[in-house]
Amino acid sequence: MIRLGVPSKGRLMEKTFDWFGARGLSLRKNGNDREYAGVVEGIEGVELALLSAGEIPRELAAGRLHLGVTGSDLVREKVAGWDLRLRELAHMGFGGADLIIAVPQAWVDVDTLDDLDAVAAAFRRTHGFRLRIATKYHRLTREFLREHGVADYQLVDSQGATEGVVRNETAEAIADITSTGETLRANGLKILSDGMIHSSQATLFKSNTAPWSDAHRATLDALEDRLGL
Ligand SMILES: Nc1ncnc2c1ncn2[C@@H]1O[C@H](COP(=O)(O)OP(=O)(O)OP(=O)(O)O)[C@@H](O)[C@H]1O
Ligand SMILES: O=P(O)(O)OC[C@H]1O[C@H](OP(=O)(O)OP(=O)(O)O)[C@H](O)[C@@H]1O
Repeated sequence: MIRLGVPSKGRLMEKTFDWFGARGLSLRKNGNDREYAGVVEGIEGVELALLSAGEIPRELAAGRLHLGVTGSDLVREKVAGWDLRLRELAHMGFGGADLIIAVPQAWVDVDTLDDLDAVAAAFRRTHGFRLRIATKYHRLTREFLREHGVADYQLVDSQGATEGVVRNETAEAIADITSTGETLRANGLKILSDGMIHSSQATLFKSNTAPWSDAHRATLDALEDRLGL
């Protein structure tokens, strides 16, 4: 059997079910709503695992899933060198969100990463510690800032309600997901004009490290046919 992992709850789960449904494959949970196993109808040889969207990248990289649906941001964040271990089979056109760098609206002279870099250097001289950027996306934020020459900062971990940290004075800036921008506005934050780290959407991934027998490959060919890939 090919193991297909999909998000176990919320919008991502429902839209994933709809996406496969529109292509003639019916995904559903087994038994009651609390059970995290499921079935795929419309094709032989595919079994369904319902997992947290945040766990699917690691399961794919470890080869415990052959295929998986999750946000492209989560794969890039959680799997070092993801593109060696996984391959994108389809961008699914939902679950869109942008990972961005935002600073206080009150910083009227700060619009770009260069401005942030200048502020960061001044901040360190004034305060004796580095400007703090709060995020749960440590890998992506570090890589992005390194590529853009911003060095004088420290990351602080924030696993939720990240937009609140500036008001609460536990960080000066954030790197977080936004879709409508409402949460940023409500918390007095603005996106840097060149502060887009990654534009994410739900994506169907294939694991290169999972065991791909001839039978698995034949099933994958049939599945790709059905999905129009
Ligand atoms: N408005 C949004 N807010 C947060 N994430 C969003 C939004 N829109 C799309 N996403 C995407 O949804 C995915 C995160 O989904 P979800 O929060 O269900 O995952 P999770 O981290 O596994 O959650 P949990 O830890 O609560 O199980 C990410 O890929 C993210 O980019
Ligand atoms: O741009 P917007 O439409 O306002 O959406 C963005 C917000 O939604 C997400 O939070 P979520 O409630 O999913 O949980 P989180 O705080 O755990 O990330 C995200 O982290 C932002 O806080």
